[in-house]
Amino acid sequence: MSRETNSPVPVNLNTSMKGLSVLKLGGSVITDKTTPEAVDTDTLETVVETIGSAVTSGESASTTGHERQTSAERSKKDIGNLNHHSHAEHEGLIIVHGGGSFGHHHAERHNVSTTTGTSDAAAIWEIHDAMRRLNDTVIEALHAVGVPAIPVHPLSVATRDENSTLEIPIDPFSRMLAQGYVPVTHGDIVIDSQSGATILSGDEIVVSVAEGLTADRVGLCSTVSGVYDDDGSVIPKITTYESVADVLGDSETTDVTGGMAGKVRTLLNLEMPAHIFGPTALTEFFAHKQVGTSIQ
Ligand SMILES: Nc1ncnc2c1ncn2[C@@H]1O[C@H](COP(=O)(O)OP(=O)(O)OP(=O)(O)O)[C@@H](O)[C@H]1O
Ligand SMILES: C=C(C)CCOP(=O)(O)O
Repeated sequence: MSRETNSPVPVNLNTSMKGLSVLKLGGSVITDKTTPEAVDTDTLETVVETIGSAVTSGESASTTGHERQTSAERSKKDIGNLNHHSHAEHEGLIIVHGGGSFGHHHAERHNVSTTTGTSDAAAIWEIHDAMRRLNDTVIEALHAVGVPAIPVHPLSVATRDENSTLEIPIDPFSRMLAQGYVPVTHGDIVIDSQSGATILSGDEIVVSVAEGLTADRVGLCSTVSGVYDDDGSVIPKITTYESVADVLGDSETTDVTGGMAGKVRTLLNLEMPAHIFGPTALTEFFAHKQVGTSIQ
């Protein structure tokens, strides 16, 4: 059932949070990657509940006893205060989600990857349309738990230049954040100056927006608890690709963006540390604990 907290409010992850969090929800988490276009409804609900609690909770360290509010009460109060807040604080949350069984199946069917492009408008539309529909589902799930989520569709705003470097405008994100919204963007297909249109991984978007907005923390929530070593233990910290190249593999399911190997390679480009962790560690991520594997 929908709560009444979808109006923009200054995002309050908890009082210890100062700065921006960029969180990627892996496509493997929110969809069943073995079946085309299958949302993993149970897991999606679980993770958005956790996000909803972190974003709308009044249970922060400075909130005591009678000051505590339900999400709906809080929403009403904040709606009333909107004009006053208008919104000096540049804190907040950006959510990026991956392709899962929506993007990757269509991309593979059309033989498109991050480097092999297509000039077929129908193929571009099919891939984008699948991602757009998955994004609709994520936004609706977030609204149901009171998160003021609004979409950013990369195909309409992002491109790759002659060197395949991603160009994505940061202003829409910062302005949405400034007004208290939670921008929700996604892996997509984008126009590529070299080769028609190519796949853009959500991981690449994470790096661009986290750097463009000097995010405080970056988290990638995947199905695994972190990057595993040969023995199946989570590697606490990765600082070079070479040190883990032997244990990094592709995704076990259809994935045109390189699975865990692609993820680690992309995240090593980040200036700030990123954490790869599983859905059960999401609450700890929001509580600023060390979770999963840190890529630094
Ligand atoms: N050393 C490793 N440690 C952990 N997972 C690994 C490792 N090597 C390969 N993998 C695979 O990488 C997968 C995670 O990559 P994947 O691209 O599927 O993640 P995702 O971001 O959640 O999904 P999507 O790309 O659809 O957004 C794991 O499910 C696992 O199959
Ligand atoms: C396959 C498409 C369209 C997007 C891939 O994004 P990712 O799952 O974040 O790598």
